[in-house]
Amino acid sequence: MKRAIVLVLDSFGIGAAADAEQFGDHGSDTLGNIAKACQQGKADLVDESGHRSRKGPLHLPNLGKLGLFHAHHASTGQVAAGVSLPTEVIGSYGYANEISTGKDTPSGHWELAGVPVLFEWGYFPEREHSFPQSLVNDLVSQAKLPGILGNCHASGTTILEQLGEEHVRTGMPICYTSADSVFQIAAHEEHFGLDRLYQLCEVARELLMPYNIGRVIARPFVGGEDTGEGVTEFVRTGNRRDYSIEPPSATVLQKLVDEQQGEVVSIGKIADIYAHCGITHKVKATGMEALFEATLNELERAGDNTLIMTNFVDFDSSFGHRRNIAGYAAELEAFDRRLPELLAKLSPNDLLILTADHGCDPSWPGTEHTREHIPVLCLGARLEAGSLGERATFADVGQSLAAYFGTSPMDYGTAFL
Ligand SMILES: O=P(O)(O)O[C@H]1O[C@H](CO)[C@@H](O)[C@H]1O
Ligand SMILES: [Mn+2]
Ligand SMILES: [Mn+2]
Repeated sequence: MKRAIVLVLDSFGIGAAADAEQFGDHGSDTLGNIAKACQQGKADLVDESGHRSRKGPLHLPNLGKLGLFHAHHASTGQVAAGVSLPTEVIGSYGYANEISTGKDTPSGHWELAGVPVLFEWGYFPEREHSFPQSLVNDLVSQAKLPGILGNCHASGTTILEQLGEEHVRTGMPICYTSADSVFQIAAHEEHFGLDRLYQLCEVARELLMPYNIGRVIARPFVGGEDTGEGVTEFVRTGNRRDYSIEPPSATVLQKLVDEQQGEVVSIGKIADIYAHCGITHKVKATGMEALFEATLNELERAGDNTLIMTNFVDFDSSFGHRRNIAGYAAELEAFDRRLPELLAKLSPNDLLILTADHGCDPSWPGTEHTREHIPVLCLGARLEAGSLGERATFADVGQSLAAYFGTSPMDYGTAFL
């Protein structure tokens, strides 16, 4: 029986890539800089509910056993601060370079699935009125809007503080972008309406095709109610939806479905990222714990020729982009605590791959992703414990999956099994 489980810890980079300088990211290191802050006592967290309290050096014993810190050491030449390299490693570990032109989520995921993005995405310039006026005019008229707010580069939580109230008052959606190839639309779930936001995103998706924009993202939020004791904060909900263009050629997901009649189970935003291509079953879940739970459930019912792929988005969207080092550390530790449950469910022939799609160093200036190596931690399926070395492309993961499932080979990547 062949079953692969690919867990993408969104934004969990393990050291600046060789070309990081070109992205302004030389010196970034998501894992290393989190570990450093933890060791310096700068990432202690006391949560009122007690769920996410943490203190002192970064404690990831299970990821360590899979070879995370060895992979980070190989990537950076340094042992993560406050960590001693575990003597017992059960996983096959390495780190991979990205050959795609961008450091965004679709590029990272598609390359992981064997299809790097070698063309240039379209981007919007960082200035007032980032979007072309004709695009704004078309969106306003086709979606019958009173206008739009934002029209700039922004962090998605900051812009809610700035424009959330005006949005509720005027009914104008908040449109913003970033260093990624994205067009994001934030709107209040009740005042504007969730379905209406999704419809608006579909209109935008169509209009943005000539601009070569990778994703339109619906960013619904709630809040702003007057409770008598003050107005509640605006908070984003789990109803985010990504409208990606389709990958330029068949990913290993698609090949598994087409050539082997396999099953591809998407957990979290995986299906959205691959524009629903090569997905046979979708499971939505919000938050790391629920995503993990869903992964365990799907593994329980998975049969032969099944690929389960989960995206743990919160590392990126709740902590990396928010530059919340302590929160990121606590989330990693919580993830690590769940790992033994997953390992206990694996059969010897199953293949587990833990990896990431780009970095988002929470200690780095700004709020954008960082160009980093990603970890490739594997367990199971004919693999011996030990180093997989430096991998030239994330596509080595896709090529290895192709080899594992016996599909035709991918055009990029070298299999490590
Ligand atoms: O600041 P928020 O809205 O989280 O947006 C971030 O998330 C987007 C998609 O992952 C990135 O392009 C970045 O802009
Ligand atoms: Mn991502
Ligand atoms: Mn992101």
